[in-house]
Amino acid sequence: MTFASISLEHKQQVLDELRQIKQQFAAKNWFPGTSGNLSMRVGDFSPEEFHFAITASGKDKSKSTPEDFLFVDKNGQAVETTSLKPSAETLIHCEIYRLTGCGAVFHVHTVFNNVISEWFGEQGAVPAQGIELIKAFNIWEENAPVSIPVLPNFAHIPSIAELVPDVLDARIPGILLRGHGIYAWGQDAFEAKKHLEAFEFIFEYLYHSILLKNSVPQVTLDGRR
Ligand SMILES: CSC[C@@H](O)[C@@H](O)C(=O)COP(=O)(O)O
Ligand SMILES: [Zn+2]
Repeated sequence: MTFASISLEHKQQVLDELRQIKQQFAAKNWFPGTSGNLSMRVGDFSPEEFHFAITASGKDKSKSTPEDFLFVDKNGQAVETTSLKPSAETLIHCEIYRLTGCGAVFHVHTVFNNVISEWFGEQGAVPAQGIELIKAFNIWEENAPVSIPVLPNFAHIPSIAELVPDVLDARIPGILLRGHGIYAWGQDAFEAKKHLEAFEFIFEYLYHSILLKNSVPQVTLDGRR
């Protein structure tokens, strides 16, 4: 499906939805210091050809302007004449779309996702179990263990994108970059937002739980320390 054959109405709907999500995430302070990027696919998907709208690079994402988004192709190249630059991390979005065929990819930097990615960075994955929000990933087994991949945060983005196929787990719609932030995705914006919120809940839970375990003396069943 060529970009030109996608209806203007559909493109406008996607931009409106992205703008709304951007405002909602900004209200949570999820774009500190211009960080973060959001994208949504337009038109049909095939690994050989797809297009998506993505945030322009370096903008204050808590503001809404007519120059917040542009459309790119599967290689992250702008498909319309524009002075806007796509997000510096567009290639990671490209790789996630190519491998999953998903409909939306959201990336945010939070203190919790940064601290947790660093804590588990060396082991390459964040283990989580026994947290109800794991069900937001459509994992319904009793007490299911999950493992959220963590990639190194190379300055050279293509080197990060190259590693995505090695760690992508079809059951887990997210990847952490160590000391950087999370990429979460879903079949549409609703699902990508649900997944992102679940990841952030899990990271906040783990942060507090690790802190508690390391600070409170363990009490035995008979009350002795
Ligand atoms: C200014 S800190 C954040 C950036 O280095 C980057 O990680 C980021 O998420 C935003 O980059 P952007 O090019 O605006 O999409
Ligand atoms: Zn980033």
